[in-house]
Formats: sequence, C-alpha cells, structure tokens
Amino acid sequence: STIRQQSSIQRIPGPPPSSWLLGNMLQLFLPPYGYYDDIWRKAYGTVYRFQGCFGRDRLMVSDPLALQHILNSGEFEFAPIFDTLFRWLFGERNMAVLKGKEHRNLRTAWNAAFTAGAVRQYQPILEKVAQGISEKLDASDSPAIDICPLLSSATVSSTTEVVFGCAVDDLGAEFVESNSNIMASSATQSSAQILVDEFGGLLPSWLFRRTIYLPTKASQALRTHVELASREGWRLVREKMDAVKQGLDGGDDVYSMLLRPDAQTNKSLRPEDIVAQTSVMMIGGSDTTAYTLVWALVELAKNPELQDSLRAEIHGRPRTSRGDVAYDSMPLLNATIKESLRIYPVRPWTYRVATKDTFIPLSQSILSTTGERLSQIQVKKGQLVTLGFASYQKLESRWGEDSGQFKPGRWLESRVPQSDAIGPYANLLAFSGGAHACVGWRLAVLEMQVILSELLDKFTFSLPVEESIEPRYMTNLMPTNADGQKRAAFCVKRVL
Ligand code: HEM
Repeated sequence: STIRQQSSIQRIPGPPPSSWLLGNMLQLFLPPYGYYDDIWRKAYGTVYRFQGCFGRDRLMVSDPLALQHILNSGEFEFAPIFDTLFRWLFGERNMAVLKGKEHRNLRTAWNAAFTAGAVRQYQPILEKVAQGISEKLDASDSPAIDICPLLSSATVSSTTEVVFGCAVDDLGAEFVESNSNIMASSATQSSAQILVDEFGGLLPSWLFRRTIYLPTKASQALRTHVELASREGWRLVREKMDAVKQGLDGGDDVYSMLLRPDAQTNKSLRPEDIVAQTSVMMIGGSDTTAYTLVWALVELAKNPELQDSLRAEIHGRPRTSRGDVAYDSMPLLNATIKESLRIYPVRPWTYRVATKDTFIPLSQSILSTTGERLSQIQVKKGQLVTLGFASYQKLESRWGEDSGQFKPGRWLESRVPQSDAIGPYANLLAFSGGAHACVGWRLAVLEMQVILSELLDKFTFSLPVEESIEPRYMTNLMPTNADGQKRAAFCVKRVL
C-alpha cells in the first residue's frame, strides 16, 4: 500500500540525471536542439521521467491521449515558470494568465474576431505587408541577406494593422522599441537562467511574481514595457470609442470590432479587458510566425525541386469567385506550412502543473521500472509536466518511419492522422491545444500563406555555402548561425 500511495512517477523509466543541481535540464534545453529528447523518446517511449534542478522529478509527455487529457481536462494549469514570465511580459490581466470564467469570456469575444470569415477580410492588408518584404529584398544588393529582421518587422506590421488597425509607425516609438528589446531579451537559454527559473518556481507564486520589483535593469525594462503597452492600448481604445460616439465607422480591425456597440460577444467585455491584451498581441504573433516562415524557406532552399514545384503552384494562382487568391486551394503551399510547423514548432515544449491528485491516461501502456504495465500515470497535485509538442510531432507511430524528415508530400498522400482532433490545426500541437490554444492561429496560417506566396512568386532562395542556419531553443525555436547568433542568411535572386 505504500507503493500505491506513492506517485507512480518514481517508477517511470527515464535517463539518469547528469548532475543533482541541474538534473537533465542542460541536456534537454541547451544545444543541439532536440538531440536528447529524440534519443530518450526512442529509448524510453512517449512518457519518460527526467530530472529538473535540485533532484525534482519531471515528466516528459508526448503520448497523444495524455497530451489531450492534460490540455483539455482542466486538471492542469500553466506552471509557475511560464505563468510568471507571461505576467511580466504581458501584464497581470493578459489572456494567457487569466483562468476559468474570466478567460472563457475573453476568448469567446476574441475567437469571434478570429473566425475563418473574419480573418479572410485581412487578406488584402497582409498582401500589402508581404509586398513590402519584396521591395526590401529588391533594394538589397547584399549577396547573403538575413531574412529574420525583414520577416519579423512584416509580422509585427501584420499584427498592428489587423489587431489595432494602424501602422507600426502610428504606435509610440518608445513602445515599438521596447517591444523589440523585450522580444530579444526574453529569448535566452542558459544554465544560469534555467536555475533561476527553477528556483523561482520553488518560491510561493506571489513571491516569485514580486521579484520583478528587484532593482535590476531587466525587471525595470519589463515594468516599463507593460506600462507603455497599457498607455498605447488605452490611446488606441479611446480613439476607437470616440469614433463610435461620433457615429463614425470604427474600422475592421480586431479592437474596433470588439468595441463596436452591436458586437454580439462583447456584452461582458470592458475596455480595460481589451487594453490588457495589447502586449500579448504585439509579442505573441510576431517572432512565432516569422520563425516558422524562416524554417519553411530553409527547407525550400535545401530542396530546389520542391521549391520549383511550389513556385509553379503559386504561379498558377487559383482565384475565388470574388477574384481573390485562393490560398486554401494550394495543396503544396499548405502542406509546406504544416510540415514547417510540425518539424519546427516554435514552442517545442510547454509546462503544466497538476492542480490536484489525478491520473494521466495513456494511449499505449508503458512498462514501469518494477515491471508493471501502466495504462495511466498517477500524479500528485503540484507535479510538473513538460508537454513535448516537438516530440509528439515526430512520433513514428503517427507520422511514419520518416517522421524526422521534412516531407510536405506526407500531407498530400494522406500519410498523416486524419481523425482525432488534437490541437486546432491539422492534428498538430504547434499552436498548443485546449482552452489556452493559440488565439491567433488562423491569422498566422493566412500570414504564412500570403508571405510565402509573395516571396516564392518573385524570388528564388538558396543557402550561401559559407553559412549555416540551425534551430536553437531560446524559449522560441530561433534560427541561428554557427556562432549561435540570430541570423538566417539566404542568397535571394529575382525569378526571371
Ligand atoms: C506560427 C505562428 C504561431 C505559433 C507557432 C503560436 C504558438 C502558440 C502557442 C504554442 C501558444 C500556447 C502557449 C503555451 O501553451 O505555452 C500560443 C498562445 C497564444 N498565441 Fe500564438 N502562435 C502563433 C501566432 C500567433 C499570432 C499571429 C497571434 C496574435 C495575433 C498569437 C497570439 C497568441 C495568444 C494571445 C496566446 C495566448 C492564448 C491564451 O492563453 O488564451 N499567436 N501561441
């Protein structure tokens, strides 16, 4: 009975820790990206135990049923590390940290602004932003162009135009600069930071959150950023509320739609609830979308035949009855985007914590270290669980023996899971799943469709011989050069 009372975590096989202080954390999270996660998944299966700092047991989960349960059952919430980081980056009342009814109300309103129909209206705006990237590429005569800054500024523009209804230049320069500084400084990963995160997670959450008031430069920058986001957010919202009062047409952007007096969904939504999303909107959708695009371009540059086939599909330009480009009717384009999200999920891992003693069901039973078959895992309240989105997206049992390779063809040949709906898009978990799944996924997909079509229509992409582009886990999956610096250099030529 002692054994039964024990959490079954201790009896789950996994790698030995490399040190007491840091457990397996450095192996998992420092370069090369995904190396140990792949090895351990193959050795120990879709659930394995590994050690966090200070000898704390953690679970890595890539079993589809287990992931579905953790994301949807309501028995798990964001682990303190991310909960606190998100409060610092985006403010106390952003949707990623709200819970229960408050979160549901906000998401209902927001989801209504991101339906397939609503997002389709933004196509012309996004096409204009995409043409801006081409103009910059045309203006450059460098033999190797770093595409990262061009894509990041395009995705920031897309967000401000679509969500706030204004150009980036219409936002306060201070806020825009603070935004890019914050994005750069939150994208790190080092042994010191892993220790600080873990140590913070051991503090009571109210105390951990208050460490932002420590007199360090970094916490000062975060506090200023949240203040600037609130100031800009209020300015935008007030302008739109004034327009409504004067009977003017407020515009089609997300904020205007949410503030429209006849909006079906905004009954319980207050202006301050909208303002509080300004930082998460700016940051949530920019590097994520930009990096996924970089990875698609990297793979297309490595495979010129694939690039040519996709270009031919793009030059065929299917149109809707209204004359718009019908991106959803371009099979290879969509397969390429899905494959990029599958192999390079910008958020390869996320963390949850059990809010009560419970069980996690498994789609395939595992053998415990004491020789029992486990079809579910008993966890105690407070157990930290790492959701291995990257690992799930590489499961041989789901995606085939060649699951580690970038092959868009698998989507066209229907060699992918068809039925069970895990995650909002294509049974992938790159956008997470459940109540806190990415609110902007449809916008992200359209942005990627539009930008890839624009760029491949006009340019060919190849990799310079003297440079490489490697994925590096920096909280996001960042493209880096051999020195570990953010950079994705391509030789770009006009299509003749
Ligand atoms: C390829 C692009 C994108 C990827 C891969 C991505 C990925 C994700 C993931 C994995 C989460 C869940 C976070 C977690 O569980 O740790 C998330 C949440 C979120 N994303 Fe995205 N995202 C993308 C684009 C966007 C865009 C374009 C927007 C905004 C317009 C956006 C806004 C958000 C917001 C606000 C949340 C929090 C939702 C909530 O907690 O209710 N994302 N995203």
